This record gives sequence, structure tokens and C-alpha cells, in this order.
Amino acid sequence: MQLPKPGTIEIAPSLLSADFSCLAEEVADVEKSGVKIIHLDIMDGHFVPNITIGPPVIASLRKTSDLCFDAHLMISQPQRYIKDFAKAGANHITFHIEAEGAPHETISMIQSFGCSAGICIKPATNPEEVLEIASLCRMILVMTVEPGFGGQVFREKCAEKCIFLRETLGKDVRIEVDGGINETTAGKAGELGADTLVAGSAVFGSKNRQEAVEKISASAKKR
Ligand SMILES: O=C(CO)[C@H](O)[C@H](O)COP(=O)(O)O
Ligand SMILES: [Fe+2]
Repeated sequence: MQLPKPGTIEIAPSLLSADFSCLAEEVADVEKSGVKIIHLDIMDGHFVPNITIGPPVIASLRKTSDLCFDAHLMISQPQRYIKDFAKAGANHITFHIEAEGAPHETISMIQSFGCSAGICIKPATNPEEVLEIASLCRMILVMTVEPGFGGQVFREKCAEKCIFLRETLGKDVRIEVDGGINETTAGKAGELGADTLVAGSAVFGSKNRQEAVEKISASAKKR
């Protein structure tokens, strides 16, 4: 499934906090809650101090799910691996503006494999830095924690970048926030202009994933 068109609030559960011994079941469980997107955190142990999954895991999950696979590449050299992630079944590929490679080229490469492109900014990065390429992206990802680990505390100051991005870019682009989203912080993120909310520990750390997704979604829509 492609990334949903702008205009709706979407919750994107992050598989980072799922039980890695049964990922297909975890995806199926969260799919019951009606989400359209699953967020896949790809870490290389170099761009961030953690290592997660690669293309073979995504290819296996692709056989079991039709959700939009939103791959968040936290890797130093995204251009080296885009083909592999696209062929594995990613629908939307986000890379960091802080990573190596000319962003225009990376975006063209993503699109040449039939995926939509996204650009991500870390907490210390100014949102102005993505303006030049934003029109080529279907979604801008604003990190509300330092990338690398789930379960961190939401940084409101980072989410405030969404106001500038929304005012400057308008409604035709999705703005995604990632890090520390739960039923309390989702309201603030929605209020600031985010329409796509990644939630890892708040969804997969909860026994009832459906209820968790509903609460986060209701909170984000209250803006
Ligand atoms: O990109 C990420 C970390 O780098 C994750 O997507 C994010 O942290 C989700 O986890 P949580 O909702 O528990 O904060
Ligand atoms: Fe992420």
C-alpha cells in the first residue's frame, strides 16, 4: 500500500518495540486496529549507535502484510541500500538530511524504484535545511527524540518545527513526528501540525494494541 494521501491523521506503529521473535504476528495484531502504515526503523550501528533489521526481514514481512511499509533509514550511506529496501517491499523510504549523499540524488533513486520519498531531521537540525527538497518528498519526518532507541521522552521543542513546516509547505505534504508519542503527547503533536504519528513503545508496549492506537489517534485529532 502506498503512503495515504495528506488530509487524514495516521498512526504508524513502530516495529522497534515489537517482539522480534514473532514479527509477522506483531504486524498482524496491530493491523487489526485499522492502521494503514507500519514504521520500520533501520539502524546501521554507525549513523546511530544501534543495529536493527535489514532488507531480508522486510522481504519476509512483505509476504504477510499489505500495510504501507514506511522505512526510516538511520544509516550513513542511504544510496548504497535504497535498491535493496525498495526491492524488499518498502513503499515509502525516508533518509536523514544529515546522512551522506546529495539529497536530490537520493530522492531520485528512491523514486526510480517506485517508492515515495521522505526526508528526516534530527533534533539539532533546522527545518529550513529541508525546504529546497521538500516539494520532492511526500512526507517530512521530524524527530522528537535523538534517533537510535525507542522509549525516550518526547521533546516538544522539536515538535514545534512542525508549525514552520506546515505554514511553509502547506497541506499537500505529510508531516510525521517520531519519538515519545503516546496518548498525551499525540495531542500536542497534532496541535503543532503533525498528521502522521509514529508510536513504538506506546503501541507495542501495550497489551491491547487496538485500544492504544485508538487513544493516540483520538488525542491527535483533538487539535
Ligand atoms: O526512530 C525511532 C528511534 O530512532 C523510533 O521510530 C522511535 O523512537 C519510536 O519509538 P517510541 O515511540 O518508543 O519513542
Ligand atoms: Fe523511526
